[in-house]
Amino acid sequence: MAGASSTEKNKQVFESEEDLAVDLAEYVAHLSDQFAKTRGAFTVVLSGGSLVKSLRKLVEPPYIDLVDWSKWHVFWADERVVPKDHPDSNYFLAYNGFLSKIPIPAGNVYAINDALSAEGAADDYETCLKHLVKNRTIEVSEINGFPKFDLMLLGMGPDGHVASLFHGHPLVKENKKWVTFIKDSPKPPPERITLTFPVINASAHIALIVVGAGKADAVRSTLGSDQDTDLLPVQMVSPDGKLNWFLDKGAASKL
Ligand SMILES: O=C1O[C@H](COP(=O)(O)O)[C@@H](O)[C@H](O)[C@H]1O
Repeated sequence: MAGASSTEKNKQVFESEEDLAVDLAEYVAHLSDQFAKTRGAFTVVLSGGSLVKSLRKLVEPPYIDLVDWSKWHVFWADERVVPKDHPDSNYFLAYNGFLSKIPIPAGNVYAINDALSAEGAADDYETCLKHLVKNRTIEVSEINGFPKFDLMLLGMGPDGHVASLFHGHPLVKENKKWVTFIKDSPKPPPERITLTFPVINASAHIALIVVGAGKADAVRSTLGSDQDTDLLPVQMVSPDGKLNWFLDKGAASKL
């Protein structure tokens, strides 16, 4: 129950996914404007799955013309260890549904290296993030030194997983690495890399976008009044910055 009231304030329930997508575009565009003006860059972390579809209003007028895309730097919360043109690739999904439709400089899109093993790709991505922290493209948390992204757009699976952090898996407890890998993901494909919870929770803003009645149980476990002590990964999302929930009626149907 602790923290329920502050979460309550940041939870929006929309009649439809269409309404959610409209509001999400306004929210992202507003933050983009704010960060572009205050620090000349906007670091955005994408997830895979259904999230990308919910970003579709951003690539339509008025936002396509209003957003300063040159300030965007795009990252992934997680990626599957498959070639970039594979249907399971989160990059592939984001490219087709979003990135190919915006005038973002190609060098500002930080995809995972698909030529490497899971271990190698995780190390390589962490090295990339360290370089970008050093040159101040990515901010750093004053609290713990982890990279502090301006906005992290997280989806959630019906089982309550976020990024590639799954319930009961030891990776949810990783507290040193920035990026790690999994070779036994319960959801296929089995090999993935993922940001860790300290990085997720260092974010300045997190939006959790959850659509569909199939996710209502995990939403209830997180936002409902009878909280369990065996936390789902989504319940471990607790940023130093602001957390905003975007739910459709189905996802909120058990609250
Ligand atoms: O496997 C993954 O699943 C989650 C949730 O996907 P969704 O299709 O149920 O929204 C996603 O956020 C993550 O990035 C992805 O790799």
